[in-house]
Amino acid sequence: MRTPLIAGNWKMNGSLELIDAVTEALAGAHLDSNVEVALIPPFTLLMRAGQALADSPVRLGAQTLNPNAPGAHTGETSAALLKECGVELVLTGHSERRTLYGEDDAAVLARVRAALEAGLTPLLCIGETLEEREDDRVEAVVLGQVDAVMGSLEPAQRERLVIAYEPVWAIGTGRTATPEQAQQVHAMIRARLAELSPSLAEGMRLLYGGSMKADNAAELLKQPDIDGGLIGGASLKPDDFIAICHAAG
Ligand SMILES: O=C[C@H](O)COP(=O)(O)O
Repeated sequence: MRTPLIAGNWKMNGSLELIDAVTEALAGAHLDSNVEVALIPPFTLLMRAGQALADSPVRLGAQTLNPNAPGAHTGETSAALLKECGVELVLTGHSERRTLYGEDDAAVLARVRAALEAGLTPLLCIGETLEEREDDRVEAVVLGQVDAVMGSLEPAQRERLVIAYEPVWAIGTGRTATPEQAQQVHAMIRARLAELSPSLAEGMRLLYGGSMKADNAAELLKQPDIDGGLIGGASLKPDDFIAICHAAG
């Protein structure tokens, strides 16, 4: 039985005021104890969020990390620095990092490894663009992204990841994948993981991301291979985010 995970990725949004509002709303929300919830705000809000969530089951995540050892990397943030804020998970391979900041599969793998070495949970994001979908390349692209990371890790390391399938054409567009489209790709990813190890496939949480909202979450989360959501825009609205958390229960 996989515990659903609902993670709110604020991207480059939010404020101290919103962290206070969301953490307070989550504390009073009577969240289902069988659903794991995580907040992933920008770096500048992590310390405040970590303090507010110290006694809460809600986990704290970071949007990226620099995989190098501490040292002369102006402007960058290491796993060790993130951990001091209470961070437990870290996004790797988000499509915005891949496309806007040039992170290729090797860069994603380096970040996954750094997260694992630091004891953080890497949340590996994968997904195809609209052009790739229209060219009938979903399988090649998505499984290629899975293989680029999973194929390079030791079996025990693989089990520590969470994967988020985020079709790029659905991110921030209001155009959600249908539950059937999402389920089809999730099943394909799980089948690939099963080739590595049936127990890995059985235990791995596969989240869906891309315009998941309060009004479409239940249908998506009902699919047998969808184990939660990576939520962007809707995670900035406390009531909507909490409604999605409830939908996963
Ligand atoms: O990390 C979150 C995803 O990119 C989804 O964003 P969205 O819910 O705004 O489409």
